[in-house]
Amino acid sequence: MIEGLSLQVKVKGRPILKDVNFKIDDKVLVLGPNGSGKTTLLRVLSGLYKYEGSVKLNGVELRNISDFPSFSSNLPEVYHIAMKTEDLVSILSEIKECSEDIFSHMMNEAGVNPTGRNPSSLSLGERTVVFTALALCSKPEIIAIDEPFENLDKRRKGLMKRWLSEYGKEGFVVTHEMNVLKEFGSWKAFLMIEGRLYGPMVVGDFLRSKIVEGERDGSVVIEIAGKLYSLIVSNEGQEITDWNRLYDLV
Ligand SMILES: Nc1ncnc2c1ncn2[C@@H]1O[C@H](COP(=O)(O)OP(=O)(O)OP(=O)(O)O)[C@@H](O)[C@H]1O
Repeated sequence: MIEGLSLQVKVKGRPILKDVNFKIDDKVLVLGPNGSGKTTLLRVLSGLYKYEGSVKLNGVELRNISDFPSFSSNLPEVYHIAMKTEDLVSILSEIKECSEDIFSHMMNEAGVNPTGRNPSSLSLGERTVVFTALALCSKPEIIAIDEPFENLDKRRKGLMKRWLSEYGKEGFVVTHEMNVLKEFGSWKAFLMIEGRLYGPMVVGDFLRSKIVEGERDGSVVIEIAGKLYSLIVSNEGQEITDWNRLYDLV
């Protein structure tokens, strides 16, 4: 169980997450435009940012946890503990039971050979594959995965979808890629907009939704630039085809 209550984060004095609340016990997507705070939420869960309010992993306040081996993230900043990928796998196999066999099987499936390479020296798509496999090779219970489809071709996007379905019992998967959403129709998604988290709503319902002005009963109501909008299943309103065009729609 992952719970956030009145979670607030300031970076260099600027509020980035504002009164964020959630309670999840399965895997959910986090969607939203650039700069809305999605990665910040994952950084908080990874213990990289201080926060106000509360975040609990399995009932224990995150700021009181020094080691949580069943949590994994693919954020690159978590993997500055070694230069070469095989050394990272070896360290992870000691500290959180990453299986070297699972990692090399994942590399074979993805057709990526990172041996002898620092993940940061890989191509952008290879890097996405390697950091996400590093996060998942320990079969974590809780995952915090950032943009796992970024720079991947169609085959590897399909493979990534399978990995994300197979690994991790609960957690957040951040993506801004609308074209993969139909593959996650039965998952739930939160929306992050201007540092506020909305939802969750079922991805399939979200894909059928349009955005209209004002507050509508029974819908997810979001605030954009100080005005309220609702997500409703309807013929009226604007279809959201690209999160980064949200501000063009309203
Ligand atoms: N270390 C930092 N210093 C200054 N500003 C920061 C820092 N980290 C994050 N921010 C700011 O916080 C806001 C939220 O950033 P975040 O990376 O969480 O957004 P995001 O929703 O993941 O965006 P994207 O989809 O573009 O990755 C942005 O305006 C970003 O510039």
